[in-house]
Amino acid sequence: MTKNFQQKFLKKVKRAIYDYGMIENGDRIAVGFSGGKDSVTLLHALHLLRRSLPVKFELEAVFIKTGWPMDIPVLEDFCQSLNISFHVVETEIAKIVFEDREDDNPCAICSHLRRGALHSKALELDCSKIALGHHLDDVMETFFMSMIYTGQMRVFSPVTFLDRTGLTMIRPLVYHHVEEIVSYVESEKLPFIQNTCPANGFTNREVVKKFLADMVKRFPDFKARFLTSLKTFDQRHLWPDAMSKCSG
Ligand SMILES: Nc1ncnc2c1ncn2[C@@H]1O[C@H](COP(=O)(O)OP(=O)(O)OP(=O)(O)O)[C@@H](O)[C@H]1O
Repeated sequence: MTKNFQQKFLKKVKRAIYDYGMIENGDRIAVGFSGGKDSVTLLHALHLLRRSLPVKFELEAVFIKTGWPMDIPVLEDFCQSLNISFHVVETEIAKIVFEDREDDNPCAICSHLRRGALHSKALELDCSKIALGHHLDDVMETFFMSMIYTGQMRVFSPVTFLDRTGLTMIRPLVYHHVEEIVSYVESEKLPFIQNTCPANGFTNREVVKKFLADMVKRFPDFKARFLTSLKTFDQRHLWPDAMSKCSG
């Protein structure tokens, strides 16, 4: 049962990797490793896929320390058990976000600073790719947050090339529902740490999470249909550019 689930899970990761050409022979990949369920799953899955994918690639785990208390030795031991180097980047992100700036949108600044630190470390480690643990629920949340809070229809892509750094971001878990990730963590008995940020659970994202949970209750195929609609999206079914740009 566990083996079957693992095979099924990895097959879906492989499909995302193939569909979007995420990994090439000789890649050195920095895995954004926050120690949460998503990135622990990502690191474990990529580690296992090194045996079955026809391409050879190397993994480096990078943990950006934001300043909240975290059980780092648990993460270090996990990486050691997989024989993957574990890198800790010290930052003052928590202090900048909550003490110095006291901004209305701490999550956006925190995310921006974490991303910057991750990119710099990846370049220092001579990696050309960064793998992130975003899954389908993250895709949907981001899509609706963008629409609801900024009036834009946009979402991150499974693969993004960044001109300024030459780095490519890959998201091999984009086909997975969060429930599949939770089951994977349980069945593989993976260690993970809790997010100790004080804003966790009180963000705009939580509002959208609740909205999506309600939609899934009413329409059980909602996530699968959303994914299909993203993959088969046809620009012609949206409105053409209006002559004037003011909203209705
Ligand atoms: N502190 C960090 N250090 C390294 N990578 C990070 C860090 N925070 C986030 N990431 C990367 O960015 C991805 C998305 O970040 P997000 O803040 O949405 O995390 P999350 O959904 O809570 O995921 P996780 O369960 O992995 O913590 C993570 O899966 C991870 O790959």
